[in-house]
Amino acid sequence: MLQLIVGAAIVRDGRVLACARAEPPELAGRWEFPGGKVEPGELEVDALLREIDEELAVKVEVGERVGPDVLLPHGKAVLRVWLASLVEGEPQAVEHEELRWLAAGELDSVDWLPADAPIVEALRGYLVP
Ligand SMILES: Nc1nc2c([nH]c(=O)n2[C@H]2C[C@H](O)[C@@H](COP(=O)(O)OP(=O)(O)OP(=O)(O)O)O2)c(=O)[nH]1
Repeated sequence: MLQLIVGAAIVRDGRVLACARAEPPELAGRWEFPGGKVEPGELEVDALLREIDEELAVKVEVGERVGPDVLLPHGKAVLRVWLASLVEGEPQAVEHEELRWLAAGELDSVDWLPADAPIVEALRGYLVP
């Protein structure tokens, strides 16, 4: 069975929130969309809201899907990302090394996890230049 990893592309004022992983060591410093694994019996969007609360201490409203489902390099999980907007709180790096708000022209300034590339491309049109 494929594990589903859900992520949120949180956009505010035309910039997306990118998060640098703090762990594990082999992924530390690589950038991602906040989110994580859907637990057994959990609905996808519920998992996303839970992970966002745990990782950033904020509440978001989940919008449309962005980008394709991406099979992770090890072939055992799929990454699925939604657009989201903040409804409560200011994101805190509870579990991440660093947070940054990126405009379209800044997307390439961080080292995204490889699986994120097609999703990052699909996001460009939603962001300010
Ligand atoms: N959250 C997130 N994970 C990503 C992205 N791109 C990507 O390849 N991944 C990978 C990294 C990890 O191998 C996996 C997510 O696992 P995770 O460790 O964040 O999941 P989790 O929060 O549920 O953590 P755990 O319970 O396993 O500790 O997906 C992304 O944009 N966001």
